[in-house]
Amino acid sequence: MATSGLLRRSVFRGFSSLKTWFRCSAVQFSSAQSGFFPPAEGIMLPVGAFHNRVAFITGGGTGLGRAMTATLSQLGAQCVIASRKLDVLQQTAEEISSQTGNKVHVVQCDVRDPQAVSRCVDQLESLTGLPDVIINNAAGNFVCPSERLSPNAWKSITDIVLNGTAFVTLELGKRLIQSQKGASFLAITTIYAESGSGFVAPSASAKAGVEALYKSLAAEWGRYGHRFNIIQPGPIRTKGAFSRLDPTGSFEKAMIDRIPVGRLGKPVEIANLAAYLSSDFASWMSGAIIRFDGGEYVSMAGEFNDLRRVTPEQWKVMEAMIRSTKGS
Ligand SMILES: CC/C=C\C/C=C\C/C=C\C/C=C\C=C\C(=O)SCCNC(=O)CCNC(=O)[C@H](O)C(C)(C)COP(=O)(O)OP(=O)(O)OC[C@H]1O[C@@H](n2cnc3c(N)ncnc32)[C@H](O)[C@@H]1OP(=O)(O)O
Ligand SMILES: NC(=O)C1=CN([C@@H]2O[C@H](COP(=O)(O)OP(=O)(O)OC[C@H]3O[C@@H](n4cnc5c(N)ncnc54)[C@H](OP(=O)(O)O)[C@@H]3O)[C@@H](O)[C@H]2O)C=CC1
Repeated sequence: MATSGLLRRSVFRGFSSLKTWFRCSAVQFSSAQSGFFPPAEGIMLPVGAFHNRVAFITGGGTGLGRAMTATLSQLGAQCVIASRKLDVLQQTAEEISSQTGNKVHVVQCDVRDPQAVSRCVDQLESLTGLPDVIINNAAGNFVCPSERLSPNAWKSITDIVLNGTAFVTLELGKRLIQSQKGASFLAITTIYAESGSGFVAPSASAKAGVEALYKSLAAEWGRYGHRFNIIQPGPIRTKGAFSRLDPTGSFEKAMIDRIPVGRLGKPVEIANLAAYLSSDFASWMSGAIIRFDGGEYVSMAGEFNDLRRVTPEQWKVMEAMIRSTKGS
């Protein structure tokens, strides 16, 4: 009796301090973990893996698209990058070509306009012939409470992300089918394509649509030699994404704290994965959705994951409390 009373008292004291601790604590549990997971900055595939291959990358002038273009070019591909800003494309193309010795072509194109996409593919065909690799990476996004979205704000994002991807994929797909040429298609979506997310509803809806399109075509167009895969990146610092999704910079720390790997991704890391998925080494891979996020998605999903904050001392108290319920 005396022992059980003591235990209850000590458990109670522990429990109150635990509650206080949970209320007050802002302890980081992940940033120190990044030391376990240093990014490998080199190129993964063997040199020449894309020799004699043509890769078409939308949004290839900036951010992740630029990193994917640089990696494919380094691996021997002739790349063609397309987006709205010709000057940005030209500068990227010159910089990458001068580093890799492989030509990077540019084509100005607004993917929201199906006629522009058709003209872009005409130009692509005359520059390099039809591509072996297509990466649908172009996107638009900004954080905004949904009640503040105008119809045109909704349309602007969904037109770039879903319609743009569909126009590029259908235009190239039809021409590839006509010329009986196989190809690898890759789309860059996001982890919240699966869960949905407040404050980015147009992007979430459009990215979910892209995933449905790619899964559908993976089933339908295998017979034409086409593979379709998807990467869902977690946060990777780019000017385009961070300036529109964390304009004040105040959310970044909280975001890193919930990533089990303890850091943001690096552009070269997604570039290596994209190169692998687009290469012959992945020729048995189609209809796959690869979540690439340092564990962020599962970390946000599990309702008990906050218990990572509980110290070994606090576990002793909690365990004693749980065990004391035996028979009750
Ligand atoms: C808690 C989170 C913490 C941290 C986040 C940090 C990191 C990221 C982590 C994860 C990222 C996950 C997913 C990322 C997905 C991405 O896609 S990131 C890539 C982002 N890159 C881009 O968006 C580049 C291209 N974007 C653009 O060109 C523009 O931003 C555009 C608005 C999308 C399109 O430009 P355009 O010139 O065509 O359009 P506008 O005419 O300017 O606007 C069209 C209508 O939209 C309305 N609008 C524009 N901006 C806003 C805004 N900020 N809020 C509300 N409404 C907006 C604009 O008013 C127009 O509507 P209208 O006035 O009715 O005509
Ligand atoms: N960085 C991150 O943390 C994450 C990124 N992603 C995804 O990764 C991809 C790359 O994003 P990121 O590199 O970060 O951002 P960027 O803003 O750098 O890239 C977006 C690209 O899309 C192009 N683009 C936008 N609108 C159009 C249009 N109408 N027609 C043609 N091209 C267009 C832009 O070029 P231009 O302005 O010249 O048209 C730009 O090069 C996107 O699909 C994004 O959704 C997903 C999850 C996380």
